[in-house]
This record gives sequence, C-alpha cells and structure tokens, in this order.
Amino acid sequence: MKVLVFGGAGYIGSHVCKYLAQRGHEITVFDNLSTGHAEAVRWGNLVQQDILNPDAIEDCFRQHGPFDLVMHFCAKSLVGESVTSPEIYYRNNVVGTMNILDAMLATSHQRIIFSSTAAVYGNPQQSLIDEQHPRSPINPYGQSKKMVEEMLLDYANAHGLDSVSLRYFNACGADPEADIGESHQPETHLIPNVLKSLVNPSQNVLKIFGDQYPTADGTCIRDYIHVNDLAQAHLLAGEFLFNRSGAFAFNLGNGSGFSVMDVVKAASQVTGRHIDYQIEAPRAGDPPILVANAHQAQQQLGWKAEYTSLEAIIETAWRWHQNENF
Ligand SMILES: NC(=O)c1ccc[n+]([C@@H]2O[C@H](COP(=O)([O-])OP(=O)(O)OC[C@H]3O[C@@H](n4cnc5c(N)ncnc54)[C@H](O)[C@@H]3O)[C@@H](O)[C@H]2O)c1
Ligand SMILES: O=c1ccn([C@@H]2O[C@H](COP(=O)(O)OP(=O)(O)O[C@H]3O[C@H](CO)[C@H](O)[C@H](O)[C@H]3O)[C@@H](O)[C@H]2O)c(=O)[nH]1
Repeated sequence: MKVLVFGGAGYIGSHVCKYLAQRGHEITVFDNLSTGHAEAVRWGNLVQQDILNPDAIEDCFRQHGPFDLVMHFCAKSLVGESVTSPEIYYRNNVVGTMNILDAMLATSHQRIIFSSTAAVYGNPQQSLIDEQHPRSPINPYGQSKKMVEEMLLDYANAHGLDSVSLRYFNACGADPEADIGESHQPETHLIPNVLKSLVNPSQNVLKIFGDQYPTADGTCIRDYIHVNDLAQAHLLAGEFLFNRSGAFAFNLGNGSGFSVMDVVKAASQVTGRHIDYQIEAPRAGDPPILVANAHQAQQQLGWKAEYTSLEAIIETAWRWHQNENF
C-alpha cells in the first residue's frame, strides 16, 4: 500500500511508519514538526507542512499520491493546556482534521484511520470501558476528538468516506531496536517520566499525582498498551477498510489495569534501580481507573496485543531512554 501518514514524525506515528515499512508499504509523512522530530522520519519522505494549510494538504495528495490509505496522528494532546487554551485544540484537532477530510474528497481519497483516545469517554461509569460507554469528555482535548469522530460519521454518510477511529488507552513503550521512542517536551506521560528520573535524577524528580484514590494502593489505574501493538492495529484497521464501508471505532488497550505504583515497581525491577519519588496533589481531570474492553478490535480486526506485561513494555522504553538521541 501507499500510505500518507499525517503526524508521522511524532511518537506513535513514527512507530507505525517503521512497522508499515518493515512490511513493504510505502510511506509519505506530512508533519509540521511542532512536537515531532525530523530524526524520527526514516521510513519515507517528509513533507514539512501544516494541516492548518488546506492548499499544502491538497498539494501533497496530488504530488505524492494517489494513496491507498491515510493515517492521521496530528494533534495537540496536553489535557491541561486544552483546558486553558481550548481554541488551540479546536483549531488544530478539529479544523485541521476537516482540512484533511476535505482534501481527501477533492482528490478522491477514501480511507482514513484516525487517532482517537480513551479521553472521549470522560469519567468512566464502569471499570471496563467498551465502545458503547457514553462519550462525555471532561476536557476540550477529549471533546475535540469526539467532534472528529462525529465528523467522520457524517462524512461517511454524506460522502462515502470510510474511517476507523482507534481509541487508544495509554500508549507506551518504544521500538524494540531503540531506533525511535517517546520524546516529548514537556513530557507528561508516566513511564517516560519514571525512566527519565533514573537517567537524569538531578533534572527529573518523579512526581506521583495523588495517592488517595479509591484503588488498592491509592494511585490511579491505567491500561498501558505498547506502541507496536497500536501499530499492528493500524495496519489491520487499514485492511479492514478495504472490505467495509462506514465510520467505525475501536478501543485499543490490554484490558488490564496497573496502578502508578505498579509502574514504579515494574520499572525498578527492569532497571535494577531504586526509584525515588514525591507524592504531589492529584492532577486535575485524572479519573481513578481507566481500563479498556478491547474485544471488538480483537474480534473484528483480528488484533492481539503482544506486549501484555508491564515489564516487557518498560524494557523497550528503558532501552530507548538510556540512549535517547532526539
Ligand atoms: N500518547 C498517548 O498516550 C495517546 C493516547 C491516546 C491518543 N493519542 C493520540 O495519538 C496521536 C499521536 O500521539 P503522540 O503521542 O504520538 O503525539 P505526538 O505529539 O508525538 O505526535 C503528533 C505529531 O503530529 C504533528 N502535528 C501536530 N499538529 C500538526 C499540524 N497542525 N500540522 C502538521 N503536523 C502536526 C506533530 O509535529 C507530531 O509529529 C494524537 O492524535 C494523540 O491525540 C495519544
Ligand atoms: O509524571 C507523572 C505522569 C503521570 N502520572 C500519573 O500516571 C497516570 C497516567 O498518566 P499519563 O499522563 O501517562 O496518561 P493519562 O492517563 O493521563 O493520559 C493518556 O491516556 C488518556 C486516555 O486514557 C489520553 O488519551 C491522553 O491523551 C493520554 O496522554 C495518571 O494517573 C497520572 O496522574 C504521575 O503520577 N506522574
């Protein structure tokens, strides 16, 4: 397949590019490098442009296409920032996506895989969240992703544009060969922050946000899913769209929850080091427990996560963080 990857210089997008290229697919990356890295674009050419520029998108489709499939990872994704500057989130995530969809229609491209998130569900009403769970986002980031999902449904009905929205739970881990990994500035995610506190303790003190949640050890529980398992799901979702019409959505998670303290203990075991931390006040908007029911992705896409233990996931991330070079 020829695949156009919006946001392919970012954390998840670059891992998907490597995974696709290893399986013989041809990649073009479209990215403005706002949070991504040119060094992570190694499996295809880079078109350095912005999805807020509709002409640049259409030019890319015409000059480098036609493509069999589009993947869209571009987004602003800091929950706290989305609360204080919602306009950035609605513009980048909603208007930017609309520009992509309109360019697809103008150039007769029909299939897109979209990066959605567990944040579309808001505060969970049950501990295992399936796709039927009400979508009531509690911040503009989640709201912007929900709006795109609605837009995709309307474009499917009106224009026959086919899509799969993949609702990732907590993406984590790195390329097992450590060519690429997670590198955000600022870094807000737990696993990289735990590992950075070991690599550079004087600059990175690990903070644990809240230890009085209604969980066994008082810290929040999340569903950690390896970035290469997400990559596998993207390819399967693309193949799925060659046989189906409509707008679909699937959860992607392991279906098991681990607390923040479980992550700290597993990281200590993998690295063989003691991990210091400070308990801080809870972070605004953090639900106590978020765990996926991902049976639909397993049944309909034939997806099966390979990295099911925290240790195996953290081991790949640790290899990357010890030699992080962008
Ligand atoms: N990391 C997670 O745990 C997680 C969980 C759920 C959903 N998601 C979603 O997955 C996607 C990828 O996440 P990530 O962690 O890889 O993020 P990332 O920030 O590493 O990657 C996003 C990429 O999109 C590019 N981009 C952003 N705005 C752009 C614009 N206007 N024009 C062109 N390029 C632009 C960035 O430069 C970057 O390379 C995002 O849509 C995010 O909302 C991530
Ligand atoms: O330095 C840190 C970072 C995080 N945490 C805690 O660790 C847990 C996981 O936090 P992350 O920031 O790693 O992940 P989130 O669950 O907040 O969010 C991720 O998953 C969400 C859906 O589940 C959204 O998709 C979001 O975009 C994505 O970043 C939370 O309890 C958080 O408070 C810490 O204690 N210290």
